[in-house]
Amino acid sequence: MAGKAEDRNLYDYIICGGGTSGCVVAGRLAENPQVRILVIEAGQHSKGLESVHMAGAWSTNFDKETDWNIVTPPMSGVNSRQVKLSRGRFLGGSSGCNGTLCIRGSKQDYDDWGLDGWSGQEFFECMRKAENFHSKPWFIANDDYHGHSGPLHVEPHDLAPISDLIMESFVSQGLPLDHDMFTTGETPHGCGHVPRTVHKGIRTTSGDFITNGYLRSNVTVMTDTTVNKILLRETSVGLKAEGVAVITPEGSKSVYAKREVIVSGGAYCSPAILMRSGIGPKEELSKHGIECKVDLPGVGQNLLDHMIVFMFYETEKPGLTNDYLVHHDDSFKKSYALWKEKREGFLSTFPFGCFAFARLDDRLKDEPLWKDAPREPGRDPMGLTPKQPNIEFFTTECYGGPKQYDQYPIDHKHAFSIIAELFSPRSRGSVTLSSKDPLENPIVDCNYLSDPLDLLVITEACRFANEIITKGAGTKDIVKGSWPPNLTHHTYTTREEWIPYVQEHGTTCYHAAGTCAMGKDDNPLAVLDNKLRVRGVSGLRVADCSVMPTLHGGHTQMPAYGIGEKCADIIKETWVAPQLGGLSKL
Ligand SMILES: Cc1cc2nc3c(=O)[nH]c(=O)nc-3n(C[C@H](O)[C@H](O)[C@H](O)COP(=O)(O)OP(=O)(O)OC[C@H]3O[C@@H](n4cnc5c(N)ncnc54)[C@H](O)[C@@H]3O)c2cc1C
Repeated sequence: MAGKAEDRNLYDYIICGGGTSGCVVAGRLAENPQVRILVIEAGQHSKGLESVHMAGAWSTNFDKETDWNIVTPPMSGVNSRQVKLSRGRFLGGSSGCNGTLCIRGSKQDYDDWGLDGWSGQEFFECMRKAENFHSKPWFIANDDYHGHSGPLHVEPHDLAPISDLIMESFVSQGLPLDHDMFTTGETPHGCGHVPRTVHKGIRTTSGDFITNGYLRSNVTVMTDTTVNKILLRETSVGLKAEGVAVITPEGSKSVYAKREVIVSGGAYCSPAILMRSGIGPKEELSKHGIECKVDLPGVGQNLLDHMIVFMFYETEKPGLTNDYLVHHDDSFKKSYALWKEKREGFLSTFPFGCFAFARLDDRLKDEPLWKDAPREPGRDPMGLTPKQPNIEFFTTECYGGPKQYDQYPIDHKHAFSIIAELFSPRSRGSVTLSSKDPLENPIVDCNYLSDPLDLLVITEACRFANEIITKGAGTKDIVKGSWPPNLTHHTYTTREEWIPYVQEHGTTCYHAAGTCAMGKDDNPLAVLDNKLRVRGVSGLRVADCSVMPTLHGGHTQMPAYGIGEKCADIIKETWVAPQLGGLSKL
């Protein structure tokens, strides 16, 4: 253990990665003033990053030092394309560059994990705890589900006219309106409004759990510092995590933890940190000359993501989409000035519009692959009960998306999109090391669409989405055609027509999960137990989206917040009551 000279490098808890879950763990543990916490973040502090606070600037965080800049290898399921997998690399992590959507999934998603302490009922409480919800007069909130005392400010989004029309189309195509369904997770087939992590024109991030109103003297934040590996010591009762080897701008050093080390590097970087520390699949470690200390074959396996497919349409009717606020003439300059002056306007929020969940039972029932696929009683071939949606639709209120979408409708043209998202994917990818150099990114292979059922469901989702836009009551008369105009998807009628489109356009929803999964004792691929403890090592937990054994039917930021809350609660259970004077029980 650290000697006297290293006392200033000695903390109670060290958190590796100041991202979405990591900052929540830090902020909650720090509520006890006796605890000293160190947060180590590879990127910079986010307080001066306008691109983080101004939600509309999300994409300007990418392709530079504020992004991990991970790119997949060519993947056979998507025409051997490579996909860019951006992740926030600054304090707050991906919560500072995401689409701000709060879609929690359904309770059944978490019940399906089958892990003590993680039932849907319990986990929804964790997500609620993080939240401070601010409703709007027009929004019909289900107040039983919203929190009002967490650091995470959340509010509903005022729709652009195009979204009101798409909502009308959703309803006319059999998806009834339930305003707050993305908070309750109780409606698997319907449309509604998605609350956002934006308030008064400013994005809230997990960084807010340890900065601004929650800045505490017992939390030290070390930015621009990369975690190399966890320092493990052999003790009489087995391996124990005693500290962390880091690379700072001044050079390498070690920091030590009296109690625990928590790895929160996200689903790509947490398995890499474990593997560099000698925890992971033995064969994989030996390829890089890393001594295997704990042979855990599940580390980096089971990579899950939600694939999405954008479909853009052109409308000639002015004033429906928001392109005029960002793509026409000098409108971007004006929108920026408005945000700077009043924290209002296009850039004060994220240009996603309205949303829907759908079950596809009726649409798929005659497909041979669906009919003949094996299934558990009460479940469909994707493993879902009728209470869980197969897919989500979301929409954009102007043209835009990941950087491959660069056909901007300048010249006073207008475009919007509907996006299909596949839930409960069966394809699994992996994270492996490219080398043992901590400054090199891991190899992330999403392996999209390697399972034919995934292709079946997502292509049917696209067919349904296209019907909603081209036949739905609100939009059928305003669609000129596909955007850009050289595309013809607005004319597609069969599912088969969508197959090449999906293979060419399918991309990430940025929902990486599963690579350090929790699981029961008899699961050989379980990396963690239900208390987030790394198997075979004491004093070491993982807390971020990598711990999810399967993906929920939603978006991953609310679970990331919930996992942070849950981790802090679990750790607090190891303390004796503060009023009894201490922390000492472990
Ligand atoms: C572009 C984008 C859009 C998204 N949109 C949405 C959305 O609208 N709604 C939604 O619910 N979800 C969305 N997501 C997903 C969601 O934001 C993430 O799943 C979630 O924030 C991940 O949380 P995490 O704690 O697992 O990881 P992260 O928040 O990524 O945190 C990991 C942190 O660890 C740091 N780190 C990693 N390795 C090291 C190391 N070796 N040393 C030190 N630090 C390290 C990283 O820099 C980062 O700060 C989006 C994500 C992205 C990227």
